[in-house]
Order: sequence, then structure tokens, then C-alpha cells
Amino acid sequence: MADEREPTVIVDDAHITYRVQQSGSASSPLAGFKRIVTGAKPTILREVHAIKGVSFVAYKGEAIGLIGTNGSGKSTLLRAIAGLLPVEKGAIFASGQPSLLGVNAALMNDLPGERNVVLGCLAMGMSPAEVKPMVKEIIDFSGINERGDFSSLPMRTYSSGMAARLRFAISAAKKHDVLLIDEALATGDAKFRKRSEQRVRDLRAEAGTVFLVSHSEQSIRDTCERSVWLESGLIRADGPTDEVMKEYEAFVKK
Ligand SMILES: Nc1ncnc2c1ncn2[C@@H]1O[C@H](COP(=O)(O)OP(=O)(O)OP(=O)(O)O)[C@@H](O)[C@H]1O
Repeated sequence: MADEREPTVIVDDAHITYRVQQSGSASSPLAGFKRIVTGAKPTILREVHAIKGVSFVAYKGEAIGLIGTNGSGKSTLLRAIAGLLPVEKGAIFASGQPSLLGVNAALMNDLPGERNVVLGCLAMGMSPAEVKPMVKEIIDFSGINERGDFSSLPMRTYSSGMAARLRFAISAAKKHDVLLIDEALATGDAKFRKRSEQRVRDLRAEAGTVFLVSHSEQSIRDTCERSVWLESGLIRADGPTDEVMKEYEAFVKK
């Protein structure tokens, strides 16, 4: 029978390699300047083959958990799906513009939270008319005003958790075709985590595809019905979260 589900992300034998230059004298500004003047090629000392031939297809309406031990390649794969890293070999196709949920989004530290909400929304391509009615909702969602009127204070006065929550709230305000979340749900307290997990489920219900990288087994179980387990840049298992999680747990307990 033909598969009638609509693919949103196709990863086809993707390989991703980081090239790391020597630290110390060879990476100094003076050495860089000398290379520019002399036209010498920089010496690449190490290559890190982070993703070693990964293939899978993600479909509309799916929430997929990416699990694996530290350094297994989860964030690298997510960044490549977002188009932030090139593939060395193979290909990644995605519908729309996948958005890497901006827990790391650069917000302006000297501007108040509410101005950052406006800027962040405009930067995601929303129109000023769309942004205006959203501001209060985003600030309420982030919970930064739970202990006073913080939204009118500069971001530099926020705790790191508050800043991360605001970033999550801004990114999650927009409907995304493909939403990539890297540990975002780990920020904030239990109450905020519950709200953000609900938001992930809503985004999914709006027919997008959600990828979630997390070390929290509970977050993955609560949000994703499918999981992909990466280990040393290769897929070890891909299937229903329950089954994949069982295999993964047996592996980490060894
Ligand atoms: N900017 C970089 N330059 C060079 N190597 C990198 C870079 N980022 C990651 N790596 C390497 O790529 C491999 C995969 O890293 P990645 O961050 O994707 O793993 P991860 O599964 O997300 O890990 P964690 O669970 O610790 O967040 C690791 O060997 C890491 O050392």
C-alpha cells in the first residue's frame, strides 16, 4: 500500500564533518594575517566526523525525539536540518524553513524583555500588525512577570532561566512547518516545563513536525511517539519511543 503521509524532512545518507584548527599560535590573529598576506592555506589539524551516514524520513504531524549519549551527534544533526551546517556527503531536504528553537537566539541585553519580544517576532518574519496582539501572550507564557514587572526591565537583569524562557516563548509563538528544539524544555521550572510541553503538542497539532533533543527521558516520552537514537554519529534505532527508549536504557546501563 502506498504511504500517504506527507514527508517534511528527508535525511539521505548525511555525513557532517567539523574541521578544527589548531589552537594556540596557528589560530592567532597574527598567524591568520600572515596566511592572508602569503596566501598560505590554513593547516587543518583535526577532522571530527560527527554524522556518519544518517538516513530517515520525518512526516507531517510527527514529534520525533532525538536521543543518544553526550557527543553522539544530536545537536549537529539538528543544526544541519535547520540549514546551519552543510552536509559533506548525502543530502537533507526539508519543507519550508525549519526553525531551530531559539534558546540561543541573540536578544538585546540592554533592551527590555517586551522590546525583545517585538524584535524577535519581527526577525521570525511576522508583520508588526501580527506582533502587536501577541506581545502580552508571549510574556504571560514566559512567566517572567510572575514576580514583578520584569518585562519592562532590561534583559541583563534576568536570571539565565528567565532569559531562556523568554527566548522559548518568542520562538514558540510562531507556527513552524518544522520546529527543532534543542534541550529547550530543560530550562525553567516544572510549571514552565509543563506549559512548554503543551505548546510543543499544540505546534504538532497545527500539522507541523517537531524534533526534540533532550536528555530528559520524561520530556521525550511525554511529547514524542517516535524516537531516533544516535550513537557515534550513526542511527542505532528508529521507531516507537517506548521500544527505542528500552534499547537505549539497556545500552546506557551496561
Ligand atoms: N563546533 C564544533 N567543532 C568541532 N567539533 C564539534 C563541534 N560541535 C560538536 N563537535 C563534535 O561533534 C560530535 C557531536 O557533537 P554534538 O554536539 O552534535 O553531540 P550531542 O549528541 O548533541 O551531545 P550532547 O548530548 O553532549 O549535547 C562530538 O564529537 C563533538 O565533539
